[in-house]
Amino acid sequence: MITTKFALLTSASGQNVAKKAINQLMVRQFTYSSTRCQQVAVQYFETKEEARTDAEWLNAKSYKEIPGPSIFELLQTQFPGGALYKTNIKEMEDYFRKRYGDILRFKGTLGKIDTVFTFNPADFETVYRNETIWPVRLGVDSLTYYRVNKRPEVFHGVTGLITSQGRAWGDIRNKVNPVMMKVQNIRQNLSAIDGIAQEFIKRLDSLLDPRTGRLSNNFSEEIKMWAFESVAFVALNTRLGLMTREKSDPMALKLSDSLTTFLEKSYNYDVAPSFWKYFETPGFKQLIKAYDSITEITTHYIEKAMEQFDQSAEGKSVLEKLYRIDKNVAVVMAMDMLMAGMDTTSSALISTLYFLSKNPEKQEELRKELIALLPEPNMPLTEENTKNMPYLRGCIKETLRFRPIANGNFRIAGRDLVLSGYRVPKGVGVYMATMTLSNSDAYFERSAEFLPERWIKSAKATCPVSQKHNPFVYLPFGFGPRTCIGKRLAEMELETILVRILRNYRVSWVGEKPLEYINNLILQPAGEMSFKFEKL
Ligand code: HEM
Repeated sequence: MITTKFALLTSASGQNVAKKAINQLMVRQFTYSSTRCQQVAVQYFETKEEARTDAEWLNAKSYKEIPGPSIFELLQTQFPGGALYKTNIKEMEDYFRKRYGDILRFKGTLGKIDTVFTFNPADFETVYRNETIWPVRLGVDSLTYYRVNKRPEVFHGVTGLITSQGRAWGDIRNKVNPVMMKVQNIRQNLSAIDGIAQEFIKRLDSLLDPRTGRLSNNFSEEIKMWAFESVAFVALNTRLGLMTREKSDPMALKLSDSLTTFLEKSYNYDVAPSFWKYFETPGFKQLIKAYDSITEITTHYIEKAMEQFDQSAEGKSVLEKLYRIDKNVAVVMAMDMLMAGMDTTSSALISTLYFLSKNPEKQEELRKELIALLPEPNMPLTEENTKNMPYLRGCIKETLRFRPIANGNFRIAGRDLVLSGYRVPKGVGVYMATMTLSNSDAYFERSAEFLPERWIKSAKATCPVSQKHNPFVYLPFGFGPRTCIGKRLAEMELETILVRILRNYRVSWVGEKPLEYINNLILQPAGEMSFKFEKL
């Protein structure tokens, strides 16, 4: 019965039914969303503060005055025939910014809280500076639901960094920080990560057509497998063998497929308005199936890895160190690393190669640095020789300015805030649209040009643009206590693979069209990968 209703909503002939359903939902929503933000505040922020009576708060315009679409307008744009049907976050940002300006409010729909979108970096600073010790970033409700409601026997109430909030999140993060944020713990994996990068080069050599320099396989799939192999080595203390695909474990391939399904489907259920909180749709069931397979396969690998743990008190690998601190945290963290660490790093790598291909003079400048670093291309990467790579780091930073992994970041206001002159009560969601600003001349001079020099202190005298920028406009790994836990690993992986690729090949872009992106939960390169590789 419920499934039939949903089918009607999505068919063209069901438009009237859809309108009726939207109206019914709106009545429900108005009552729901008015109390929901307060409930969220109570749920996540334990501290109670006095009501603000300062001049800034008293003089600000009221929350209700923030412009924005009605629930009806929002839902109408998202359903078949609507202006934003099957579009992405960036298109949604642009569409509503054009209509309502640099701050706008979305009333909570279909089980979501109110969210304010802001394009003002002064607001970003206010949000981050007031985020309390347990910043709340919602986003993957479906995963929380899965871990809490569907598989409590696996997760034992420890739902992981991506999904948990408040004190529960703080408890996990306190255990994971000393392991994952300590440079030494991550850098000890350098030679293994470099080994994977060298295997990737061998695989690339074997897949390239020497006449055309083109790849017979899907390049983004190859890069994904590199990223997966690298993050899995740290998360599971296991080599999955994906660089020699034909010999790799079928379970590993199934795991990577399930991770891709998670990223593809999660946008529909966790970002776009969806009915899953009222009934499980067939697509939602597929997402749950993907979560099941991620859970089963990761657990299998962890159990295998445990057999190899040595008896030393501290433990050697990241997994072992976490396991000795807290078994449940180690299990869920391994899953979170895989879920957050495959497509992010692979997307950043493809984007960096693309910008270096489109800017051959920058690529040559980088190669000079790499040749000085590794006079022979097969020399190993070490702690010592990877210390000084300013141009490479500038190229990665500049890529993440152009094409960060996400369009923006999200927090729930941890206190009553004044944003762009409006009162925003504690408990309201705030989305900070950073990518639009980091691609604007108002915040980065000559923003449409790929200029790694803007990040290199020693290039100050010769750098064509000012190196000063508002730090809140450029935050590719987030900010504060909730910042990306995989930052150090991602940087090491990216640096290593870029050294190996660019020390071995000259890379160019032979496509007529620029690199395309799909923009769902994260921003991912898509479509034809028109790279050409010439062996040096
Ligand atoms: C270029 C690669 C990457 C980028 C640009 C990136 C970016 C981000 C951003 C923007 C956030 C949100 C931070 C915030 O809310 O302030 C985040 C969170 C997170 N990232 Fe990454 N990430 C990358 C790679 C990785 C990798 C390799 C891992 C796995 C080890 C990882 C694991 C996580 C986790 C678990 C969180 C949630 C942290 C928490 O809520 O406490 N990320 N990442």
